[in-house]
Amino acid sequence: MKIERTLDSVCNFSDDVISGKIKPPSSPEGRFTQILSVGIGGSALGPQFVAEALAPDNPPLKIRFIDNTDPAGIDHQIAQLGPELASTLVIVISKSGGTPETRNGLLEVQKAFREAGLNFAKQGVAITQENSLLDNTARIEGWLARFPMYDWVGGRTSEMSAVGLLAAALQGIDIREMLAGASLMDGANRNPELRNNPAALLALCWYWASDGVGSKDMVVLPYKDSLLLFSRYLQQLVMESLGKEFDLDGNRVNQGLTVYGNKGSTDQHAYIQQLRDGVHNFFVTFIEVLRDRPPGHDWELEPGVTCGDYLFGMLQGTRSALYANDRESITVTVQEVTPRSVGALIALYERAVGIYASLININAYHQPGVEAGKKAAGEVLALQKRVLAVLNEASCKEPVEPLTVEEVAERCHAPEDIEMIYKIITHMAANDRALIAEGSCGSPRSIKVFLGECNVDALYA
Ligand SMILES: O=P(O)(O)OC[C@H]1O[C@H](O)[C@H](O)[C@@H](O)[C@@H]1O
Repeated sequence: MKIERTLDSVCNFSDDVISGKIKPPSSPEGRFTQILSVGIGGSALGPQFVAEALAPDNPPLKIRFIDNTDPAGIDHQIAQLGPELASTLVIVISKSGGTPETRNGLLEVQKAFREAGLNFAKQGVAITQENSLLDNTARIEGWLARFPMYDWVGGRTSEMSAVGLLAAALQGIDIREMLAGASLMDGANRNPELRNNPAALLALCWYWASDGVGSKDMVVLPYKDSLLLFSRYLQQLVMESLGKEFDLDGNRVNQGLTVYGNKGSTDQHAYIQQLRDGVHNFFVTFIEVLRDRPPGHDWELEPGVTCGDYLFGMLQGTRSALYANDRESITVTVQEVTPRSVGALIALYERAVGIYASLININAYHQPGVEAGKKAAGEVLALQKRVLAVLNEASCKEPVEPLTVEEVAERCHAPEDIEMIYKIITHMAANDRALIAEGSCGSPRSIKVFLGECNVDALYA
């Protein structure tokens, strides 16, 4: 029920946006023309892959992404939108609703809206779990729409939820076809007979190729430009799911499967030399697409040979050349790149990951390692606040007292963190938030640092 209701509301909302029934308040165009999707990890990779794979040449709304807390990257996206910010639908996606990168992206975009004199709430959409920080913010600020994400849907398997479907529908992609493809694949993967169960076969191939311990890397090579981001999408799906320290019985296993790749035949002119002749630490997955281009557009650029025949020849040739040198490969063949086949591909790999995880007895659906990195990042920012307080105190003296890195570390009572303190100081200096009085950032012992301005309020905070 909930799923159907969400799907209907995604379809109705996107129909209304595309038809102009729902419109931005102050755009001369009178309708939304752009999507700015703010999210990271599972809240970005699926929508990015699907946009690249399936968006038509002239979509009703074009899409851009903010998937990082890189200020220059964010500025670039906003600058590229230019005056079209007024007709941009901002979709903020976060299952937890509290991911710092996504929150920062939102705050930066809201600032850009304020500076352009636009009302963000009338152009903002949230996709998140009910009652998350993001959900509450969107509700209190009265955003244009909110769509739910359910607890039982993991971020990296959320492409077929509102997370992936809303942006896809707004780009004019037939999302019911994507779901139909996923559903067909789901049906096929319920077959208890192994040889007729595609996901089980795929998982067994991975097991066989990597000795069940990830001893070989998975190189994913779609021979189709529109599938370029499939390997990046799979990188999260596979590595975040399977890269685990402990198995389900608590044994230390350090499992995983490394995924990389871009596309063929492009990569044949890059690293495939090593795959053919170098260290044998991988297996390849070719994604073969039979239909070269839409009907009626083909022509022979040499007698009897089309451009697509070359692509076909490159795939088959590479496959044979690798095989001749004992390099294993899997080939996944689809008829053409359509919403249905892309839905099926996503469902295939989601299920293969689940089956492989049970073969190696690990939990595919948590990510404790990511949490460790986030915690450490929080500690760095807390240390930075202490560094700032120490520098401020010294910079408020008359005369100003420039400090060495060692002195800062001592006054922070963190001599063991001296390397991190040096990193913090160089970062602040590069961004004009600290001034180097003496020495150069390249040689840590030489520098003496102070703040350009004394913040008297902070002294007594
Ligand atoms: O959707 P969110 O809650 O913002 O999470 C975004 C991403 O960040 C986390 O750190 C996880 O490692 C990912 O699996 C997740 O997709």
